Amino acid sequence: MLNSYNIDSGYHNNIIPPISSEHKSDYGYKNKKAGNINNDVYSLQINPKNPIKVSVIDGNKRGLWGLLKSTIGFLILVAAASVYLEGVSQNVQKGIGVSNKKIIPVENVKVTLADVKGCDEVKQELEEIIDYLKNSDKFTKIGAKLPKGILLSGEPGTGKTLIARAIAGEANVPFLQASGSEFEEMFVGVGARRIRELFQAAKKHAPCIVFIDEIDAVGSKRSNRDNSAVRMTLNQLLVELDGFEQNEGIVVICATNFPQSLDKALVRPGRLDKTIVVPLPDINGRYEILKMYSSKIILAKDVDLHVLSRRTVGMTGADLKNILNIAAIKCSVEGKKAVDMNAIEHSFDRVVVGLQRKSPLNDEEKNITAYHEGGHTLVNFYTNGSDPVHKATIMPRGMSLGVTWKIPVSDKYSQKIKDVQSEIDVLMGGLVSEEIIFGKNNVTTGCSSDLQRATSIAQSLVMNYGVGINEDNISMFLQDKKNISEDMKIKIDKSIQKILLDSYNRAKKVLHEHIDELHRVASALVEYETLSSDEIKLNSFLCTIWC
Ligand SMILES: Nc1ncnc2c1ncn2[C@@H]1O[C@H](COP(=O)(O)OP(=O)(O)OP(=O)(O)O)[C@@H](O)[C@H]1O
Ligand SMILES: [Zn+2]
Repeated sequence: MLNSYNIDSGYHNNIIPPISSEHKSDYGYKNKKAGNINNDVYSLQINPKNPIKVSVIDGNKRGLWGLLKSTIGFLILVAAASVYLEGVSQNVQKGIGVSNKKIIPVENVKVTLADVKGCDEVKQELEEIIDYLKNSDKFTKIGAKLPKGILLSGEPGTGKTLIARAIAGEANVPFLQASGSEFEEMFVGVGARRIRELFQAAKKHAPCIVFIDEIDAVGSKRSNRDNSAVRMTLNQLLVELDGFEQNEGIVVICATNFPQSLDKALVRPGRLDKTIVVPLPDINGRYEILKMYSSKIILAKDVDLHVLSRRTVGMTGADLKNILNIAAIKCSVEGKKAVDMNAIEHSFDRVVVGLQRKSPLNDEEKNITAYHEGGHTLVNFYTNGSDPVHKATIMPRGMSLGVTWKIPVSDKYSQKIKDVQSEIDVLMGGLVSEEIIFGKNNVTTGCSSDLQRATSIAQSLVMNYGVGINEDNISMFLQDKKNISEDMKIKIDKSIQKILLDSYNRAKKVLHEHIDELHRVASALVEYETLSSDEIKLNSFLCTIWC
């Protein structure tokens, strides 16, 4: 998936600004800095700022009682000061700001992979790591080296922390948790010291999992350049990652919502050498998540989780848990005996308003997106020279509504002109499909980024590779490209238009010829949201032959 690229890189859904952390907390998301994992966390933190309150004595009311009160007050003050000073002195002995790491001993890591729903591919990828932590001998005997570190990347609330913890639960090893933001310190050296302490503790508890959430806080390219304290912290982290052998039984798991911002040094082999993308759950995943969390509440008979999972495209596990929780709170307040669909509708609306960025697609949008992506997919399928489709989805990702992922068959150093033209055909597939199914006037603005890309490829074909060159316009190659005459621009435009129109017509021909398959692929996309390459084949040409 990492090597794949998408056709619909900018299928814009303009209404969706990025999620803000305020919104998250409004709707009951975890507050990471509050360390909400559970009550059985052993915190090594020593807090010097004990909030001890001392009452102020009113000077006008002094008497014996006043004297007694002031003496008690004084004694409390002395006690408070000594507790404070002791904290400070312990801190000074250990170095300013002892790490906030939390060590969850084996017996308290109660989560297993069975508690993580809706990301089976991720779970499969983790199996060998778990096996390694359980039986490291088996691997070290034959000299196999497993990844030292794993980077979990994905949107907030997709369950990265939960997964990391579940790995510890499965392997039955302790879990050391820290957050990248704890290492961001004003004082040079403090963050680095905390990293050192974290790894010292890890060595003591090995085999174990070290989990660093929000790794971008220390590992991003930008902060690395700008801030010497952060740079030191990152360097220390690199030193620590280099400083233990793969067979010491420590697996470092880092999580981020911004994988692209990470410093390359951190993700190179021997450090965080495996990246796992934690995706948004698909319809089946959402159903599983809803089923698991609703088993802990009393549901009224009118609640249909299948309907709810269909309506929640693009939501994370945390969102779904939240919907049920808000509904349960509402019903408790109203004195109801069970959580009914009405309360769920209400909480769904609240969560959607909070999300803004990714309001789930309604049925009409789903259908249009499915035909759009289906169009790309089928044209790709029947067009020689284009890379095979890896998967197609109508689940919103970032700014795009749907995506068709393609994997280049091999690294391409040179491409045939014919193959580049096929790319344009595939880009046209989305638009053409919408036109055929919904009519020319109902094509959505989502096609504009496809057309932009198609145009820029066509432009490059003409200007750089001489496609469409004839006696009429050959002289453009003799002109300074930055200073092309108006007359020549018109001729170039004509060549570009011809390339685009030819592609459009080829895409149209393919989709008309395979219209039944288009319907099948689109309805499969509506139903399953994501189709793998095999499922696409099954829904297209195999069905034509066998069904
Ligand atoms: N796939 C899932 N299966 C079950 N529960 C989930 C899943 N995804 C999220 N949750 C629930 O949502 C909560 C929050 O998820 P978690 O903190 O693991 O997400 P995250 O990806 O680490 O988010 P962030 O990037 O904000 O740290 C989890 O504790 C869990 O209760
Ligand atoms: Zn498209």
